[in-house]
Amino acid sequence: MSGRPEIAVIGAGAWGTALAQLVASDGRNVLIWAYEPEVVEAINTDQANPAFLKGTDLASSIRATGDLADLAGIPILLAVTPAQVLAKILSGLADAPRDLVLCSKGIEAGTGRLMNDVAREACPASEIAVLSGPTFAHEVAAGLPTAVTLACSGGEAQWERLMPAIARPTFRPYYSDDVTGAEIGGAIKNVLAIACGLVDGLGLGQNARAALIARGYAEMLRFGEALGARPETLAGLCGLGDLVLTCSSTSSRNFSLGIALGEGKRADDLMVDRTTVAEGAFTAPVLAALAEDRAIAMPIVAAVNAILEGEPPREVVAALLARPLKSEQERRP
Ligand SMILES: NC(=O)C1=CN([C@@H]2O[C@H](COP(=O)(O)OP(=O)(O)OC[C@H]3O[C@@H](n4cnc5c(N)ncnc54)[C@H](O)[C@@H]3O)[C@@H](O)[C@H]2O)C=CC1
Ligand SMILES: O=C(CO)COP(=O)(O)O
Repeated sequence: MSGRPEIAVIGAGAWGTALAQLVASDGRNVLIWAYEPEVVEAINTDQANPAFLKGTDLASSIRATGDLADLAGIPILLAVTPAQVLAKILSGLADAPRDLVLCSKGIEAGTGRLMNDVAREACPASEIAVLSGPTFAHEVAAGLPTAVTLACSGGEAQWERLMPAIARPTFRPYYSDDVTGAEIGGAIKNVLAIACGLVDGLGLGQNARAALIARGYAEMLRFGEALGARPETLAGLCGLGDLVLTCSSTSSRNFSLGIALGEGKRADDLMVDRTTVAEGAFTAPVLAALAEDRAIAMPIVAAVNAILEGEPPREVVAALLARPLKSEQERRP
C-alpha cells in the first residue's frame, strides 16, 4: 500500500472483510483492524482471511492492523464489529473519524442502546451513518449486485462525502436520513430469522414461514414506531428487504441457528464454541425486555427468546398459536 488510507474498517469478520474488499475495488487504500493477531497476519501476508471469509483473494490495497491507534486521522471509518463489543472498541479509538458508518446489526444487552446511541456517546465529534440491507458478505465479496440503505445523520452533505467511498457499479446505496429506522430493521430481522429457522427445524411448513415473516414485520413496524422510526424506512432494503433475505436462506447464521434449535439442539450448546456471530441470539433478550417495558406487542420475539432460554420449542409454538384471535391491525399484546 502506498499513501495514507482514506478509509478504515473496524472488524475483520466476514462482513468487515467483504466491505474492505468492496471499497478497495477501485484501488483505494483500506486499513482494516482485526481482533485476532492471526487474522492481521493472514491479511498482510497472504491477502486472505480464511478464518472469516474463505476463498476471497483480497485486493493488494488492503492492509491490516491490530492496533486501533493506527486508525488515527483516517476520515471515514466503517464499524463492523459484533454489536455487543462496539462500545468497548470505539472507546479505544485515539480520535473520532469525521464519518462513522455503522454496519453492525444489533441492540446492546444491558443498556438497550441502538448502535447509533453507542456511537454518539463514544464519538460525539463524528457524524454517524448506518449502512444496512440484504447483504450476505460472500456475495458482496464476489461482486454480485447488492443494494443497501445508507442512512446519514449528517443529511445529504454526508451522503455526498460517503458516496465515492462506498458506492460501486454492483453496490447501490439508497439515501435515507432515518438512522434509527435503518438500524431497527437489521437488529430485529436477526431475531425473526431465528424464528423462521425454527419453523424449518420443526418441520412446520412454508405457510408458517410466510406467516412469521408478515407477522414479524408487523412487530418490527410497531417497535419502530415506538422509537421514532419511519415505516417507509422499514418497508425498504434495511427492513423488509433484509427480512426476506435472512428468513429464507441457510446462508444466514441466524436462520441456521433457528433450524438447529428446531431440531432439538440446546441454545447453550450451540453458542458455546461459535466463532461467527448470530446476532439475533444476543438481541432477542434485550429486545423482548424493551418490548415488554413499553407494552409493544412482539409475541414472535418473545417466543424466540423463550426458546433461547431453554423452553421446549413445540410448547412455545403451541402457546403462540393458542393466543386469542384478533384483528390483523390490532396493536395490543
Ligand atoms: N456476515 C454478513 O453477511 C453480515 C454481517 N453483518 C453484521 O456485521 C457484524 C459483524 O459480523 P460478521 O462480520 O459477519 O462477523 P463474523 O461472524 O464473520 O466474525 C465474528 C467477528 O467477531 C469478532 N470478535 C469476536 N470476539 C471479539 C471481541 N471480543 N472483540 C472484538 N471483536 C471480536 C471477530 O474478530 C470477527 O470479526 C454483525 O453485527 C453482523 O450482524 C451485517 C451484514 C451482513
Ligand atoms: O445480515 C445479514 C444479511 O443481510 C447476515 O445475516 P446472518 O447474520 O443471519 O448471517
